[in-house]
Amino acid sequence: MQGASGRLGRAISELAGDDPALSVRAVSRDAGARLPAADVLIDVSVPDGLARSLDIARQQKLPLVCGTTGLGDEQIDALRTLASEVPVLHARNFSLGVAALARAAGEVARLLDWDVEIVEAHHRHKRDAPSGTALALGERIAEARERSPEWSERVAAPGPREPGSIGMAVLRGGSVVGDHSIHFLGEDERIELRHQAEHRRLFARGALLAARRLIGRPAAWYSFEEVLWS
Ligand SMILES: NC(=O)C1=CN([C@@H]2O[C@H](COP(=O)(O)OP(=O)(O)OC[C@H]3O[C@@H](n4cnc5c(N)ncnc54)[C@H](OP(=O)(O)O)[C@@H]3O)[C@@H](O)[C@H]2O)C=CC1
Ligand SMILES: O=C(O)C1=N[C@H](C(=O)O)C[C@H](O)C1
Repeated sequence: MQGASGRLGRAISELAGDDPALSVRAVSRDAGARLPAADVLIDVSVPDGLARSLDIARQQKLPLVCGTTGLGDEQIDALRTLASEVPVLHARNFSLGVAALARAAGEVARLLDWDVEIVEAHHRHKRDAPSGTALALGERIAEARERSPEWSERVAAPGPREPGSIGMAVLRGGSVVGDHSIHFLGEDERIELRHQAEHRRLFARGALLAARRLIGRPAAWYSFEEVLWS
């Protein structure tokens, strides 16, 4: 695993420690691109760590589960390129609840052309904003409406609402594990879909599930939903 010393990495190691069939080895930052024998590589680090994970997965022909957020377009392209050689799964959220929320949000967005605003809150240490999950939910809504994603930063954008844009608002502070609310705002009525992560081990559970289910699959690009429900 790359990012083993981080908050999520530690939660994954702790959970894996309860299962005698699993052993987690940390990729050291000084170890170059070699990893002790493994069945799958998990990356929960920072965008700068991705290149090393790509090298390791490519050289050792390992399935790659990437949970790191804040990746740039070129990094996503590089992950997609790797998927022609090994199985690759990039999940910006390993929660089963968020996976279900994304489906529900797509369905509401298809049925109702209402304004959409997404509000997310995370702990004070989080580096990227908006969260990967908020962006993924926004993409799902845009896709359901057959539009390109177009965000606006509600907090810093006074004046009338830009029609069709999806507002993103970000809160940072305390120890919030992860909170996402999607507001669908119509005439005289509104819907709020909300997910609250209560403990980081829920992401660890999802990451280990994804890792287990990726082993033995053919090289391809996989979504978290796909390995969960198809
Ligand atoms: N998909 C999901 O469900 C979830 C995804 N995440 C994402 O996972 C990532 C990690 O989150 P979190 O654990 O909170 O973050 P932390 O800051 O706690 O951990 C970051 C990890 O990355 C390592 N790291 C830092 N710089 C580099 C580098 N240049 N190369 C390689 N490794 C590096 C750190 O090592 P060191 O200790 O040596 O600095 C540490 O192990 C984030 O992108 C976050 O958004 C988080 C929760 C859920
Ligand atoms: O950094 C975090 O903590 C989290 N990051 C992910 C994101 O950016 O969406 C998932 C989760 O919300 C926690």
